[in-house]
Amino acid sequence: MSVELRVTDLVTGYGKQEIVHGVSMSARSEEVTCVFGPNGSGKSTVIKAIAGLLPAWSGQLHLGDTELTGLAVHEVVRQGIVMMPQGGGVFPRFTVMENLRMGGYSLRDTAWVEERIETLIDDYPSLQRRRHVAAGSLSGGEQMMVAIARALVPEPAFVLLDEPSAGLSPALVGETMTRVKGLRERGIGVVMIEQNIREALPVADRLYILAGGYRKFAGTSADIQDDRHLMSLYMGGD
Ligand SMILES: Nc1ncnc2c1ncn2[C@@H]1O[C@H](COP(=O)(O)OP(=O)(O)OP(=O)(O)O)[C@@H](O)[C@H]1O
Repeated sequence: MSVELRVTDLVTGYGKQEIVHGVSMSARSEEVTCVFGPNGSGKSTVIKAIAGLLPAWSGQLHLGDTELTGLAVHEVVRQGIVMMPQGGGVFPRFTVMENLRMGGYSLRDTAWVEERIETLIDDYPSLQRRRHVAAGSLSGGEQMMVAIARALVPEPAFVLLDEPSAGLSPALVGETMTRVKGLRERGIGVVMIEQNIREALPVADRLYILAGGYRKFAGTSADIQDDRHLMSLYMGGD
């Protein structure tokens, strides 16, 4: 059954500085929702608020009928939402297996976590072979796979990906987008921030463009007329 993740009139920021000025958006499981926008437009700030890393100053967050506003990170994870930070957030000195186990830190059933990891790692033959190797010795692409697999350990309904293709070679950007489509095929909702619009647009079921902490566009890739139209939206035009 499809579930909606809803952000309504979100206002948040850091310290006293308001960064996101009343943004609303909606994502569904079994869909990829992309968030585009120039550097500093508030994209990461919005998904940090969804993940419980930042408080909502006003507005609401819902997963289906469940209100997420005010929940701590581990409670948001229990509700089925996990975030993969920019750069993946892999611990370089820890082995692949140790990194994957961290994905289950908020779950009490360690036997279930081990079983889950074994199921997940089957999808990643190169990680399977290097499960006891320090994650820092893997290639950038493999580290991204560790980060994605780790996010999947708690069987989330939604994953929030902050620029999964950042720093990867063009070939690996394509592979990352294939993985993202794979998540959608498993029924997982993906909310993805991307700078790599050309690669991400074909994967996006819905898209939002933020500029200066405001939502400037909400629609689908079919609503984008051409590159010029996209660029004017991207630069914050109305
Ligand atoms: N921890 C922080 N403390 C104070 N200000 C911050 C913090 N993190 C981000 N900001 C500021 O908030 C604004 C929005 O940042 P945010 O990371 O949400 O942008 P973004 O759209 O994700 O851009 P980027 O693609 O550069 O990550 C920026 O002006 C940034 O300097």
